[in-house]
Amino acid sequence: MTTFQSLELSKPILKSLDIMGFEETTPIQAQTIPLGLQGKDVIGQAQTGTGKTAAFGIPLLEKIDTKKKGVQGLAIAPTRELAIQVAEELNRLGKTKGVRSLPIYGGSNMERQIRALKNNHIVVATPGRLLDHIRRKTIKLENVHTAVLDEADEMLNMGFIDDIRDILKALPEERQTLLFSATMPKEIRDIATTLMKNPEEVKVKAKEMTVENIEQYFVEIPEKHKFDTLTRLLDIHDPALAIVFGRTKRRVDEVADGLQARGFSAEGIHGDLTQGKRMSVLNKFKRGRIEILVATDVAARGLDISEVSHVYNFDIPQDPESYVHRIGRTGRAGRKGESISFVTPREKAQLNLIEKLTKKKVERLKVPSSEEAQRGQQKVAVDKLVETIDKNDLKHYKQSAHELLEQHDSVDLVAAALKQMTKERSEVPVRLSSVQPISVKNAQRDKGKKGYRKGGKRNFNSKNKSRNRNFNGKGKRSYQNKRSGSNAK
Ligand SMILES: Nc1ncnc2c1ncn2[C@@H]1O[C@H](COP(=O)(O)OP(=O)(O)OP(=O)(O)O)[C@@H](O)[C@H]1O
Ligand SMILES: [Mg+2]
Repeated sequence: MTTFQSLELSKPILKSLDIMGFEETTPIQAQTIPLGLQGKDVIGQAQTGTGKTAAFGIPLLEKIDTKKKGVQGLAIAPTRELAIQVAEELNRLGKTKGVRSLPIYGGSNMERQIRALKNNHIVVATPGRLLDHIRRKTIKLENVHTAVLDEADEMLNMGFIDDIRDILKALPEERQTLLFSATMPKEIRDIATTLMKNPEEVKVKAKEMTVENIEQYFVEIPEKHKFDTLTRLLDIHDPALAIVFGRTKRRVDEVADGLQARGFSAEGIHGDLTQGKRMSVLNKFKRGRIEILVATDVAARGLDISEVSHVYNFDIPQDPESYVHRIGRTGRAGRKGESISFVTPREKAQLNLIEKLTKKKVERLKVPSSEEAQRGQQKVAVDKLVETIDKNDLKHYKQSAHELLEQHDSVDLVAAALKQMTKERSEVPVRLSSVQPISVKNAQRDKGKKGYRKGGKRNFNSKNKSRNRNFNGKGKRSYQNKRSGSNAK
């Protein structure tokens, strides 16, 4: 166990860590913070949800001189929501020291960003908007001594590499560069090293690439049964919060509409929505006002929403790295999570590729019948009923209960209460547009053509007011904290 005290951090940073409730370092933090503090270039790879943000954030913040004005540190993230989330974490970590971090991203007011730039020490940006500022000369980067690429492999894939090169060219030669991600394909690592000076590579040794606390399952089903299977699984799992990943924007819209039609609290998020809409959907999800977020890969990377208990791959992802990031939206900071991937018979080879990358066998789950789904719903009601008895707050109901028992059979009464509490799911038929199955051959052909993903600039996270809900309200956040309840199958 390594404490933050033993890393020779400054008093204000230690104070912020204490306020945030961080007690011990995570392994990637223990291994990379000292290197970062020595000014070394670092490539850091560690599983999802293991605190990479603070691993690069702490050295970055330590190097900021708050007496100087202007931008001294730069972090780049692939999506808008992630840029916002990283800036928030940096603002929390840097609060006591007085370091201010500003997210800048497309879709928000350029003029306002330009004014705000003057009063911030660190900028967290998406590549496109940052390049806009560089080209219009509305950002001064000559005093930037530290650059971070969060989700480095994503940023260096074919879709972003030229932008990143252009951005790095606008920075002083003499700088420290930090690259972090949960995945780092060799081809990308080779590109990365050309942008860095003798980087130290830190790969947190783990048997598997995905975290152990995510139970990983797949169901094998024909395309046409996917939607009904999803709703059954949702009824059985009763997730606290769930993310359902779909392959395309249209697919996401259709699945979100279908879930709403069947009475689920769901909304979709993808790159075609306005920035305002994206933020509002994500914020509603974080506050638990919607329970199911249906998303494209725009939500696959970096997002940290602790209550996400289940991830469903409604469509198996095209590349295995994406699988690692998608399922990593659950099981964060030591909590438990579950992932369920839908695999059509022709997509089995794709699942094998994923298992090869992650070095982990994905367990088969039986496709649940509608009776099992109904029993699942009833179990949710039973659990609620038992929980209510445990709370021992029934004084005002007992008189009515006695009266009812005089007139009715006790089993009938309990059954009626359960029926009332069970969400009887409407069986509105939902038909989705057809899609091509993913085949390994297609996936590899696309990879050859366009790099790791279908090019495309994607953007995505914001204030997580509910993030401490699982920390006993005390604020001390032990990294090993396990989530409790709400995770039952
Ligand atoms: N030392 C720590 N102790 C307790 N909680 C921590 C610690 N470090 C980070 N956390 C919390 O763990 C969660 C996950 O951290 P973070 O988002 O940095 O993970 P990550 O490794 O970047 O994951 P991803 O690969 O998905 O981006 C956050 O809520 C963060 O505040
Ligand atoms: Mg991260």
